[in-house]
Amino acid sequence: MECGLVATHLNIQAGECIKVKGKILPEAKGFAVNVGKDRSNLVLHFNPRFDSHGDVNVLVCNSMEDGMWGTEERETDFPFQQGDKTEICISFDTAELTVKLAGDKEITFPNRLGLENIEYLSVEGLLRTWGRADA
Ligand SMILES: CCCO[C@@H]1O[C@H](CO)[C@@H](O[C@@H]2O[C@H](CO)[C@H](O)[C@H](OCc3cn(Cc4ccccc4)nn3)[C@H]2O)[C@H](O)[C@H]1NC(C)=O
Repeated sequence: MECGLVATHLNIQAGECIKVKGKILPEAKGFAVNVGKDRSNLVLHFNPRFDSHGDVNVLVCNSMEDGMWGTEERETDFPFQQGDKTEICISFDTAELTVKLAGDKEITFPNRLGLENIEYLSVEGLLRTWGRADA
């Protein structure tokens, strides 16, 4: 069930970026940023985990196609702290997505769905979330 920020009909084109800023809940077990066509077709599920699903301080990324999860990719270089403010910037082209993180870190993830635009954004586990597309 979605209970955080949800935005649809965004029509964000390749080359634009989506900036998501928010404060991580102090007791958060994790948070998630999802972008794609709709809630069942995600080109990126970006899920930093502080302590959930058996993962501690691991960034889990995945895609979802027609409601079915793809293969996870995991990153242990983990620039997030519970209770901190955070900002991520997601840009993409038809081949891959790039997520710029704090401290000039960035991760890439394949555009497995080949999406040419992003219509859907949802964010869970952040307080005072603010998301917008930068030109
Ligand atoms: C080894 C066999 C079992 O594998 C486990 O299977 C679990 C169920 O599929 C995997 O967990 C799922 O991983 C997905 C990504 O691959 C998603 O992260 C699934 O969560 C979806 C989700 C929950 N939420 C709620 C939420 C609320 C507040 C903060 C963050 C999320 N939003 N989206 C999450 O339940 C979990 O990552 C996976 N673990 C491994 C090591 O593969």
